[in-house]
Amino acid sequence: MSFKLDKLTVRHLAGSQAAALHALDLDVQQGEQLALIGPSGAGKTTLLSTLACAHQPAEGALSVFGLDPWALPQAVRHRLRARLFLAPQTPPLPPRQRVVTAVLAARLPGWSLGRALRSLFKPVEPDAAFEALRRFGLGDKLYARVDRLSGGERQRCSLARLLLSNAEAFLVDEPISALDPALARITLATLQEEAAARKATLVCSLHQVDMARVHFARIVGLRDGRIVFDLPREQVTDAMIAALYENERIEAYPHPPHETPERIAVGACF
Ligand SMILES: Nc1ncnc2c1ncn2[C@@H]1O[C@H](COP(=O)(O)OP(=O)(O)OP(=O)(O)O)[C@@H](O)[C@H]1O
Repeated sequence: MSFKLDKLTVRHLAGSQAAALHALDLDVQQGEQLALIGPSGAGKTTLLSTLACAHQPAEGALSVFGLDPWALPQAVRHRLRARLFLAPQTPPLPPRQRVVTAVLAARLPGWSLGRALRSLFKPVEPDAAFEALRRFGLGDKLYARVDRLSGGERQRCSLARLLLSNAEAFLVDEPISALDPALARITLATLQEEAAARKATLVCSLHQVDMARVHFARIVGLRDGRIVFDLPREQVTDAMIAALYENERIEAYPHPPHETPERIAVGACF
């Protein structure tokens, strides 16, 4: 079993302290691949970062590879995290770095300090970085600077890191949000092939519901921090999807809640 959640509630420290996830129950077997879908703010990112042990739950039980991450000493939890790869929606890549160096950073946990320092000056495994980038259609960017990549290229650069990691579970947040349809298909296929080849678990949040239903056998629908359904794709109906996204609309606030129209009228921002 990769992940077991039992009545798991998660709150963000900043903001309203309202629960972002409410009493979730979820089992994910090792090697399983599932898509997380749901409207903006549903809690997909929070769930992924909780599974990655980046976010401590407020209540309930979390088991990752059979261990309770938050009952472990920090160093052991750190080793547990190294078995997980979280690919965030906006990857935090060092801007002035070359792509090859950024991708090879995935190897750092397995390298000695000397090898890591050497690689900063002359990348030690450029062929491995090239191969990972090539699988995401980025072979020509090996020596490009990270801050000269487009949004979609940065996303794929971050996923190329995933290929070089030794992770046993991939937690991927909206990996195709900046990609055209053809690249989106290649990207999902590459992630799924890699997960299947190393029997790694893949949990992937997606806004593209159609892609989720085509590519993933299990679909988990989240809304307002709760699991609305967790079903094999054949059992997910269009009506369920419509209900999941129902009433998604922009709230019509006439002015910020802390400002009166009178104050705004006299230029309150000064
Ligand atoms: N750092 C934070 N501090 C306070 N509240 C947060 C924080 N991050 C997220 N939230 C809140 O937690 C809830 C869930 O947000 P989350 O980012 O997990 O949703 P999501 O489904 O990933 O949304 P999206 O599809 O827009 O990325 C939202 O109400 C959001 O406002």
